[in-house]
Amino acid sequence: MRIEKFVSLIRERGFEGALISPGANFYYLTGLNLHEVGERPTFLVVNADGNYHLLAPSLYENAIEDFPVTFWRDGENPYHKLALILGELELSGGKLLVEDTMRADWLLNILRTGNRAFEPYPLSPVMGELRMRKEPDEIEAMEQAAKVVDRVFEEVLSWDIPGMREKELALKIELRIRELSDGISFEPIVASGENAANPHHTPGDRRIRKGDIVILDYGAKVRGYCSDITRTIAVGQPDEKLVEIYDVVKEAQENAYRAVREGVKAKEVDRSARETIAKAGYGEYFTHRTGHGLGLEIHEEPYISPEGEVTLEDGMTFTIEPGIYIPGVGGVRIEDDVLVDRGRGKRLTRAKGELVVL
Ligand SMILES: CSCC[C@H](N)C(=O)N1CCC[C@H]1C(=O)O
Repeated sequence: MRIEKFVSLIRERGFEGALISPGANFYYLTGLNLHEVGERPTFLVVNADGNYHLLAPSLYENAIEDFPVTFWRDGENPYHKLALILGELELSGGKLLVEDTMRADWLLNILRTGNRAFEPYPLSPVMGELRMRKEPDEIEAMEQAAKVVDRVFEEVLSWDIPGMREKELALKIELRIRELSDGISFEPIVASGENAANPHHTPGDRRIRKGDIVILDYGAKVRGYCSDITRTIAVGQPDEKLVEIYDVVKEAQENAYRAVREGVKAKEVDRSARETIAKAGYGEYFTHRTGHGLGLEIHEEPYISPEGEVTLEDGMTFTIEPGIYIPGVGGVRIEDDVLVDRGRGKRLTRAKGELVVL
């Protein structure tokens, strides 16, 4: 079904076919979740006539059913087999969409094995168009993933956090997510004290102590679909400045959420958060985009950034996560997952957004 939609789109855009390696696009089109193919070349080949074929390592012989497939064994040259498949699907030349994240050695081997005649184009713009409008079963999985992170936040508030190392708290969060869902959508961020000034801080040995502000950013996966939440909490009464910053970020997040409407461009939502923060005098400390699309990948279209030209539609899902980061002091970020539903934004994550002081 999804392959058929994809085929119509590639035909409409004037491409002869596509060459897709494992990842979110591969899973979206095939429903096959091939665990850790690693360095073993694996490809889905699709042509504009609607024919498709898989080339996979023989390790997956018992995992792939009801799908046209050729297997190759360790020791064989998969690229010769791929050349035959490309020939059969009449894809030895012309404009071919190629998975953006395909390993460079795979692509070089394909081009070297007699397939120099095709012109490669990035797959992501075409797939992005399909994937950013979620179907009901995808939304349902995302709702479940959002419920998991809400629940984990509730539980975190009951843990004995003062004295814990950032990486201990991150591990506890990760374990709980794994217990409640199919896995984590990315490695949790726990950033305490002045480390909270780094939006992508790697949790380290710092012990969380009284007076700290702590950014918690984590996500769960359900049937491949991600959630992503950030809450900033305080351990003991934080500095007045941080409380002021918290209120500004909260207002920016709320304003951006209210700006979500069908027909509005993603950049308008970004502008709403950005202007709120700039008016409060913290514009230079909001150093990233307001949000990103969310689905099979943690970052995908539509990006909620100053350049976001995508016009929002029902079924689109993305984060709204403004932040203020002050070097040497700390930072605040508040993030929710949002669905465009019946023309308006609907929060999928619903954990308490007010500042919690433990
Ligand atoms: C994939 S790790 C980061 C997850 C986080 N929720 C996130 O997406 N961001 C944190 C800072 C901004 C934003 C980002 O665009 O990276």
